[in-house]
Amino acid sequence: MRPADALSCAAVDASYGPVQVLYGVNVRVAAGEMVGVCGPNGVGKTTLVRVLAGLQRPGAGGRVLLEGRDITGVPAARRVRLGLSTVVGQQAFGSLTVEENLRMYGYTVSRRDGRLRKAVDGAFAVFPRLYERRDQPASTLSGGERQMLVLAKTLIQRPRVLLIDEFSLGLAPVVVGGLLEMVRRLNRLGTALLVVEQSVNVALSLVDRAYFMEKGTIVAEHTSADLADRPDLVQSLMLGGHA
Ligand SMILES: Nc1ncnc2c1ncn2[C@@H]1O[C@H](COP(=O)(O)OP(=O)(O)OP(=O)(O)O)[C@@H](O)[C@H]1O
Repeated sequence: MRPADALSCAAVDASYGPVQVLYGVNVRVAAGEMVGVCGPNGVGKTTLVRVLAGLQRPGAGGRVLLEGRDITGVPAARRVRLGLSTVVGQQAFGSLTVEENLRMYGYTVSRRDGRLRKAVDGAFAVFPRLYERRDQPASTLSGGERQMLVLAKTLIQRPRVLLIDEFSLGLAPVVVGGLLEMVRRLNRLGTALLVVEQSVNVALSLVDRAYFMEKGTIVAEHTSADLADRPDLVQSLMLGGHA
């Protein structure tokens, strides 16, 4: 028997009030895999992340499974405890210092001071730049540094599955390159990833496989290797017109 996927969903519809924006979406992320969700603006990528994260209920019949367990009705906070974390934007508590942010996140893993210290030190070892800025309020970090802080928090939590929405938005390419290396590192430590990206180049440089969405449905699925020498296909998928 095939091992259970790290994360999957089936027949997911979603609506905002009377307006339906997802139609029968099925995606799967195998254990240890990095999967992208790409597509033009407004096709429903963020809404899919919200459903997977537990921030929005799918329509009747839609299912979300985490390591084979049905979590469709499980609230977002409990999903985090089950090993499913979400990174959206550059979230941090601005008035807290870098170290306070990390310690606060660490509390969700362990309240024992020794273990907490070890987890925070481990994150600082991976992100020396954050260590240099440990006493600085998070609100004063640059966009790239703030994204590092988000990844460092994730490193402390070590989720089995991580959802990332719009990781590269507003960041300089050189900064994005460094952060992608950190995401790969998280993946090598055993975290499976589902990454929503506006920048298809960023997505394909990271993921093993990508789904392409259009008007609330998945219209194509390709491995990054298959798309490596198909810029024409990538362009047409990102422009839409396949549904
Ligand atoms: N809170 C909301 N209330 C009403 N409609 C919404 C809401 N959030 C999103 N939508 C609509 O749902 C559709 C899908 O939005 P979604 O943010 O999921 O798309 P997206 O593919 O992530 O877009 P982008 O790449 O621009 O971020 C859009 O038409 C959007 O206007």
